[in-house]
Amino acid sequence: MPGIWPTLSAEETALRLEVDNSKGLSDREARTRLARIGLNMLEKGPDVAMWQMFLNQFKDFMVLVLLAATAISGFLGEWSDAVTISIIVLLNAVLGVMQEYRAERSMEALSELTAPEARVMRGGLEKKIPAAELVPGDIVILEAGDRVPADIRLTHTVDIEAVEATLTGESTPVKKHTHTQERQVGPADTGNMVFMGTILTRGRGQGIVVATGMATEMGQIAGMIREAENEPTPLQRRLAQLGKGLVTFCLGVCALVVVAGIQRGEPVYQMFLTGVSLAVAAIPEGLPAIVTVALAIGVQRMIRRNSIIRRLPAVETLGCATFICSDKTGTLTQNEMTVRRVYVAGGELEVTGEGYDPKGKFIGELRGSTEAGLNKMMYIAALCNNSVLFRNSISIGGLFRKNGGKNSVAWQINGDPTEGALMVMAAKAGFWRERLEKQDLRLAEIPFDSERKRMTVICGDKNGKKEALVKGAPDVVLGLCTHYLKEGRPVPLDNRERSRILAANSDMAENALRVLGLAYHELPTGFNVKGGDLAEVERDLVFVGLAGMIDPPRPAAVSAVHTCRRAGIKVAMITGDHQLTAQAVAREMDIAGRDGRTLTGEEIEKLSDEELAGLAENTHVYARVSPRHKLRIVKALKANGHVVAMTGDGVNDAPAVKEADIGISMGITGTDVTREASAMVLADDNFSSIVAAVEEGRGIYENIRKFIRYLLSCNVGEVLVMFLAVLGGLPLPLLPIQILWMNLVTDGLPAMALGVDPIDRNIMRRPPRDPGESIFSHGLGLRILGSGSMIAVLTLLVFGYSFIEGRNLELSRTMAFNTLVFLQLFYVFACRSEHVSIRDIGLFTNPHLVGAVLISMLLQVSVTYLPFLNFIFHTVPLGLGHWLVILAVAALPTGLGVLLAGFGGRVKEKVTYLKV
Ligand SMILES: Nc1ncnc2c1ncn2[C@@H]1O[C@H](COP(=O)(O)OP(=O)(O)OP(=O)(O)O)[C@@H](O)[C@H]1O
Ligand SMILES: [Ca+2]
Repeated sequence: MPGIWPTLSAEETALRLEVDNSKGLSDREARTRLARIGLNMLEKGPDVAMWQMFLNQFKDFMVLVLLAATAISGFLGEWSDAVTISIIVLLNAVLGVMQEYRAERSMEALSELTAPEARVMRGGLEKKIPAAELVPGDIVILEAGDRVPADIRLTHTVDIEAVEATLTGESTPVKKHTHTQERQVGPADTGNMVFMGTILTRGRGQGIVVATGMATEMGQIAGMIREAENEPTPLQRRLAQLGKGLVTFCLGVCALVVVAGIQRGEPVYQMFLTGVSLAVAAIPEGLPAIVTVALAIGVQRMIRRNSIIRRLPAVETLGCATFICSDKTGTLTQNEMTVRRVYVAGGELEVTGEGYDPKGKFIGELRGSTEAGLNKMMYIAALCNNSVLFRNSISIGGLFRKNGGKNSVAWQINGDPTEGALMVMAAKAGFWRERLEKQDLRLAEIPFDSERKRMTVICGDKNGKKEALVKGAPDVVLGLCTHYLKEGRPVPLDNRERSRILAANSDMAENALRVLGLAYHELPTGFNVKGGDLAEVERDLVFVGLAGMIDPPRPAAVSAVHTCRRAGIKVAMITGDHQLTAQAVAREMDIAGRDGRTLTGEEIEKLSDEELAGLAENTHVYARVSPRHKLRIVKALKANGHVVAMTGDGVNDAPAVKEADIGISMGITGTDVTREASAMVLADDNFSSIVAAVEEGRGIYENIRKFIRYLLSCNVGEVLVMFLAVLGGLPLPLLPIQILWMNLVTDGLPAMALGVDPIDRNIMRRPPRDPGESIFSHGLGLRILGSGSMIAVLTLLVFGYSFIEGRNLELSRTMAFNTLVFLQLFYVFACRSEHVSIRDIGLFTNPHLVGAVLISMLLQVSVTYLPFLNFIFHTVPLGLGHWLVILAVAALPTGLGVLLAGFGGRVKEKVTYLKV
C-alpha cells in the first residue's frame, strides 16, 4: 500500500517532506537525507567471491583426473613431480581467475555506465543526477519514455499515462492525475502517484519523491532484483559445442597414446600420467575465458569510442552488420537548430544570428502590412514552446551534455532544440515567454509526439479570452487550417495561398531546412479547458507562417557514411522530417546512392510487407515516418537477409529497436524505455560512433579467430608429437611435467595478448561477415591442421635426429621441449593476420604480444638452465650449436610464411576488398 500519500494534497505532501515545491531540496539537505536513508536502489543478489571463482577452476573433469594422478604419484614417492604438477595446476587456476575476474569487472563497469538518471529540482536548478541518489522530498521531473525512478506523488501532470505492468501485471496504460484521494487504496488504483520501475508512455509531469529504494512498492514486492544473466554470445555457444567435440577427440587420441605406449612396454603409471597431462594440455579449456576477455576488452575499447554495449552478443552481431538505419536529427546532424528563414502571408524574411544567442535581424521586404502576421508568429513560437532559453555560466544537465562550456557567451537552451530555435527566433523579435506569460497564461497542453507531429497549447488572459496555439509539421498543420492570417485578419484559405505556402515550404525544405508551421484558433469564451475535448481545439485553424531552421550535418558522420560504403554496409536515413528536407540532407551527407529511393510514411502505409521488402533494398531515405513504420522497415530488411542496426530515441521507437539485430539508443536525448530495449547506447548520439563500434566488432571477431588458430594449431602439434612418436617407435619426446609446463607458457600470456591485437587498418574495406559462417571458415580449419602437423613433424625431426645421433634421452627431450615451445612462440606472430603478412603489419605493433612472448621465452630459458629447475623438469643445459638448430627450425614455418605471404597475401587482398 502506498501509505497516506495519495490522501494528502500536493501542498501537504511538500510540507510533510519539508521541501519547497518550486525550488526542491537544497543540495546539502539532499546529502543529509541520502546519508540517513541510503541509496535509492533495490538490493542485489550476492556477488561471486574470488575464492569461488578459484574453486570453479577445478571443476574441470580432466583437471580433477590430473590432480588425482598427481596424488597417486605423490604416494608412489615421486614427490618432486607431484609438487610441480600441483604448482602448475595452481598457476593455471590463478590465470583462469585473472581472466574471469577481468571479464566480470569490465561487465560490471558497463552496468554502472548505463545506470539510470533522474531529472530533479535542487536548490532552484534543474539537474540530472544518478537515480540512485534520489531521496524522499526530491522534486522529480518526468517525461514520456522515462522509467519512474522512485515512488512519486504527482503535483503537476500534462496528459500523463503510465504502464504499471511490472507492479500490477496490467499492461494497458493508466491515466494519472494530481487530485487528492479520499481513501488509501492499492497501487493499482492510486491515480495520483507513479511508482518505481513503471514506465511513462505519454505526457509530462512533476512530483515529489515519497519513497526510495527498498521502501518503494517495488522494493516491497520484489525484495531483490535478480541481475540479468549475462547471455552467452552465438560464438560462445558454438565454441561450447565445439569444445565438447574437441574434448572427446582429444581424450580419444590421448587414450590411443596411452594404450600404444603400454603395449610397447612403457610403465603403466608413467603412460597414464602422460596421457592425462597431454589431455589437459590439448583441451583448450581456457578458450571460453579468453573469448570473454577478448569480448570484454573490445567492449572497453568501444566505450572509449562512445558506444556502450548493453548486451554482449551485440559485439559479435555488430561485425556482421549489413544495413544501418539511422535517425537524422541529432545522430547524422548536430541537433543545433537555428531558424534561418520565415514565411508569412506577404513574403519571406531571412533571419541572421548564430547559435542560441538571441541577437539577430529579420532581413527582406514584405508586401502589404505584415507586421501583425509576424508578431502573431513570434507570439505562437514563444508560447507554444516548452524549451527554456537562458544565460548561465553554470552548466546544467547530465553527464553527457555537450557544449558544457563550449561558448562562454553561454546562451543555452534546455529542452528540444527545435523548440529552442523557435524560442530564439521569437526573442530576436523581442518576444520573451516570461513577459508574455504575465498577460496570457497557459491553461492546457496537448504534447508533441512523433505520431501527431504537432503540439498545441491553450492560453487565456484575465478577460476569459482563450486561444489554441499550434505548431507542427507544415503539411499536418496546414491540413487543419481553414483560414490564414492576412494583414492581421483571418481570411479563408484559398488554393492560391495554399499553394504559395506549400511552395515556400518546399523551397525551404530543398535547402535542407526543417520547417515548422504555426497556426492558431480562437476559442469561444465559454470554452471549458478542463472538461472540453482537447482534440476539438485543433480544428479550423488560422495559418500564420512557416519557420525554416538549419541543422548542420555532423562532419564525422559524413566520413562515417563513406566508411560504411567501403565496408559493404548500406545506410538509410530515417526521419520524421519532410521528404525534401530529408533528401537535401541525405545529398549533403552523400547517403542517397545514385539509384537511391525515398519512401515516405504515407507510401509505406500503402505497401504490403513483401513490396516494402522489395523496395527497402535500395531505399536510403525514409521521410515523414512514424515510429511504427520503423518496425516494418526493420522487418523488411531482415526478411531480405540483412543484419540490421536501427537507432531510436523516443518511447515509440522501442519496438523497432528491440526487433533490430542491433538496437541502438541515444545517451543524450534517448528515453529510458528505448535505452532498455537497446543492445547498445551511443554516448554522444553520433552516427560515427556506430561505425566505430562496427569496426571494433569486426576487430574483436578477427582477434578471436587469431587466438583460436593459435591455440588449436599448437594443441594439434602437441598431441601429434606424442602420437607419432609412439607410433614410430621413438621414446616419449616429452615428460608429463614438460607437457604441462609448455601448456602454461604457450597458452596463457601469448593467447591473451592476441586477444588485444590492434585492429587491421583495412578491416573496414572488407565486406561484412556472414553471421552464419563457421569460425573455421575461409580455410582456418585447414590452416590449423596444416600448421599443427608442421609443428609436430619439425619437433619430431629434431628429437629423432638428436636421439639417434647422441643416444642421450635427456638432451634430446630438452631439444624437443625447446623446439616445440619456440615453434609456438614464433608461430603466434604468424597468427596475427589472415589477410596480410606480418611484414606489413609490423612485428612490434602489438607490444603486449612482444612482452608476452619475451616473458615466455625467458621462463623457458630458465627451465633449461637453472640447475634447480633442471632437476625438477628433467632438462639439461644446451650449447650454442643446439640453440642454432632449435631456433632455425622454430623460425622456419613462420619465416617461410612471411616470404610466401609477400606474394599470396597481396594478391588475395585485391580479391577480398570491395571497390569503393
Ligand atoms: N516540438 C515540436 N513541436 C511541434 N512539432 C514538432 C516538434 N518537433 C518536431 N516537430 C515536427 O514533427 C516532425 C517530426 O518530428 P520528429 O521529432 O518525429 O522527427 P525527428 O525525430 O526530429 O526526426 P529524426 O527522425 O530525424 O530524428 C518534424 O519534422 C517537425 O515538423
Ligand atoms: Ca596447449
